[in-house]
Parts: sequence; C-alpha cells; structure tokens
Amino acid sequence: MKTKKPRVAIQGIKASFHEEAAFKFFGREIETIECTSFKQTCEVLENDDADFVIMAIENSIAGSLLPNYTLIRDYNFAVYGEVYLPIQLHLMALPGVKFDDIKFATSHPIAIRQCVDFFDDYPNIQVIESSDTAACAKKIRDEQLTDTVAIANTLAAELYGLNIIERRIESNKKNYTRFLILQKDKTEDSKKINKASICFQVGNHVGALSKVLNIFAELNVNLTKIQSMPVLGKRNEYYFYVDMEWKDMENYDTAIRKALKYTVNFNIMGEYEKNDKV
Ligand SMILES: O=C(O)C(=O)C[C@]1(C(=O)O)C=C[C@@H](O)C=C1
Repeated sequence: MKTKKPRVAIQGIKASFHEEAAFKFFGREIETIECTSFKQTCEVLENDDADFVIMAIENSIAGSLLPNYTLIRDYNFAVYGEVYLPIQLHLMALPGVKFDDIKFATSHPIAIRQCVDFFDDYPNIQVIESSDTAACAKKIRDEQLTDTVAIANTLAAELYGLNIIERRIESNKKNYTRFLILQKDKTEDSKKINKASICFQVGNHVGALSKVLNIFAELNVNLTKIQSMPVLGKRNEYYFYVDMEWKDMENYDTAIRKALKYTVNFNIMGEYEKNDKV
C-alpha cells in the first residue's frame, strides 16, 4: 500500500533552512507547503491543510525565536519532535558577479544576525532584511540582480542557479538551529519517549520557581532549556517554557505529578524522542 507523503508547512520557500530541516527529520518524501510567515504555517495546520509545521525555535548564535513560543501556546499545538540542523551560510550571486560588484546583501533577519562579524568588515555592503534565505536567492535569479548577493544555503544556490562567492560567513562555525515539529493534536505514538516540552506559571513569591525546578532535580530529570516570556498585560508574571529529558519514565511521571501542585496553567506541550544530533 502506498502511504501518503506527510504535508509539512514551512516558513519560507523550497530550499530554505526550514525545508532542509524538514528533509532531515522526515526524509525527502514530503510535500512542502510554502508559507510567508510563521503565523501562516500555524493557520495552515489549524485548517488541516498540512499535517505538520516545522518551526525554528533557537539558534546558537542569534538565540531564541521568542514569538514562536507564543504562537505554539496560542494555537495549542502539540510538539511531535525536534531536529537540530547545522547552519552554514554562504554568499551567492548570479554567475559572473564578483565580490567587488556587491552593493546589497539580502537574507532572513535571523540569518543576518548570524553573520554580523563578517559584515562589520565590509561596511560598504548594505545589508537588507527580507523574507527567507531561499526567497532572496530566487529573487536574484528572477530579477537578474547583478549588484546583490543572498545569504543562504547550498540547496538554494543549486536550485536557483547562483554561484557561491564566499563560503561559511557565519560568526561561529559551530552554528546550529533547533527546530520543533508541531502537530494539531497529540497522538499516541509507539515511538520512544525520553524528552518533553512543558509550560507553566508560578506565583510571584520567594522560591516559587526554584521549588518546581528542585522537584525535577530530585527525580533525576535533566532540564535542557528554560525560557521565560511575560504574560501579556500582567506585570511580574511569566510563562516558563521548560524542556527536559530523563532515563526513567517513572521518575518523569512522578515529577510532573508533583510539579502540578506548585504551578498554574500547567501544560505538557509535547512528549517525544530526543533527537539532538547536529
Ligand atoms: O530563511 C530560512 O531559510 C529559514 O528557514 C529561517 C531561519 C530562521 O527562522 O531562523 C532558519 C534557520 C536559520 O537559523 C536561519 C533562518
């Protein structure tokens, strides 16, 4: 029986880093649904026009993509998995264009932030934020721009027929982005579960957060990330987004049961298999 290809919504167009990340997680046999914003990827999933969204959540140089935490919460999507992608950023231009011809460099703002050191050395190049990295490469091809380069990946150079004129311009060579795979509803899957993403609030009093974090420490559950986001319109109130991993499922279950007593608006956003190989 032929199984249907998963439909995966990405922010950006084909050959963007989101598509590369989707290939790494699902393999090449997917249907890519191109979207112009992260919000649109969520709408597409909400309307059942995609089976999954793949969403960047953190880059090792540029940091967290904070609005994406709020989107996941607002849409109440389930985290189905994670994937880490090494991000190698190249300057690419139409064939024949030389470095000295460059007046403009275009890319996604998060990609630009990963290359600030490079552009510090070339103040004559005007850096312009645009949509995703691949769309910048495609625009150079479509409009035959001879004074502009895109900062993008090798997939984009190949697909849109550009030459790479400067390789690996990211500020730190150990550069990676973590992506979350989201689905509309939680599914009972038979896959191995050893990591979770949860979200909660605590009261604004002495030791409130440390009380919760200690529960996980005492039960040998390792916290891999904590991110706080202000609760809209409420001064000194925060959502805490916490990722954690464990060896013993029973310990995790006990910790969750205990943590529930000391938190409000507690939500398990997803339980999934750790997949943090870069
Ligand atoms: O523009 C792209 O190619 C993207 O997939 C976006 C994005 C991001 O949103 O962080 C993905 C990974 C890289 O960190 C740079 C840009």
